[in-house]
Amino acid sequence: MTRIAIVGVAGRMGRTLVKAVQQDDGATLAGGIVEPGSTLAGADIGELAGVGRLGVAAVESLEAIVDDFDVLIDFTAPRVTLANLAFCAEHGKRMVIGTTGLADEELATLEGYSERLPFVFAPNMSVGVNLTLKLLETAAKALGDEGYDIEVIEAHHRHKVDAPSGTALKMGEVMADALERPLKEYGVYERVGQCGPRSDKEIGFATVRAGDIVGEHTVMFATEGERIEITHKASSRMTFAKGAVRAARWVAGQGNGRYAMQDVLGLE
Ligand SMILES: NC(=O)C1=CN([C@@H]2O[C@H](COP(=O)(O)OP(=O)(O)OC[C@H]3O[C@@H](n4cnc5c(N)ncnc54)[C@H](OP(=O)(O)O)[C@@H]3O)[C@@H](O)[C@H]2O)C=CC1
Ligand SMILES: O=C(O)C1=N[C@H](C(=O)O)C[C@H](O)C1
Repeated sequence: MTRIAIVGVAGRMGRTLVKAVQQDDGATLAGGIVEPGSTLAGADIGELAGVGRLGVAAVESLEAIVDDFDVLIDFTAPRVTLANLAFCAEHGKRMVIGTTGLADEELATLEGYSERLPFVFAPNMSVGVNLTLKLLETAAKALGDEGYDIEVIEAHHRHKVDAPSGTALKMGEVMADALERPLKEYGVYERVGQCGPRSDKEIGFATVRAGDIVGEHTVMFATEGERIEITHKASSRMTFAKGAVRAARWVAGQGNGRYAMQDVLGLE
């Protein structure tokens, strides 16, 4: 049985993760952490998630439950995730990280933990998106140098704080690698005013934020006379949460290293 703690347990993903762990026969809920000072400290995490009382109270620090869990699932914010990595490395824990929006320096810091603990880091834990990444690699190799323009369009709920989404950036990265076009050079994130015509090799990103959209990503390959669109639409956060629990069970048996969902799912 993998003992899982969830940080950010009162958040949108945190509450969904409680349900997903509850439904998994190979995992048990060992704790939930809320932001220090939160009025929800002490609340039952099952009640927070709407699945009824579980007898596990939300705590304000990892120290409070350090002996109770094996794997920490973290869908919070970059600075919180990095602090949790330091704690988990020090205390022999493992992590599954879904947090997006890390800046380059934060990604470098995260990478530095690869030799200190086993962790899975993925901007999207759904099976569908991770399969889509493979389809995009194939499509980019076939079409990218044949005159097809590549555009990534993503849509999310009005509360999302980072843009483009981590998934959109990952999709861009996969295609950029396949085409040997570094995103730093070829990624275009904004077009406004007299921005001029599109260049042949750029990879464009467009962002929509509205209402309660769970997460939608379309990659368009467009040329004179036709266009191909590859779309993934998440209609429930449970798809991410189930992936995260699967990753937690998987990483419990791994040695130190940074892993992707492709490793968990055997898609590499
Ligand atoms: N990889 C994937 O598959 C997915 C990734 N995500 C990513 O997950 C992240 C969270 O998304 P979402 O759940 O929608 O966001 P929410 O804002 O709903 O949840 C984040 C939670 O973290 C809590 N938090 C903040 N600081 C701390 C702290 N120091 N200790 C404990 N908890 C803390 C917040 O508490 P408070 O509200 O009190 O500040 C909040 O409850 C985002 O980066 C998002 O992009 C989302 C879905 C899928
Ligand atoms: O914030 C969200 O909600 C989501 N974030 C992830 C991202 O940035 O790609 C994954 C998913 O699309 C939902």
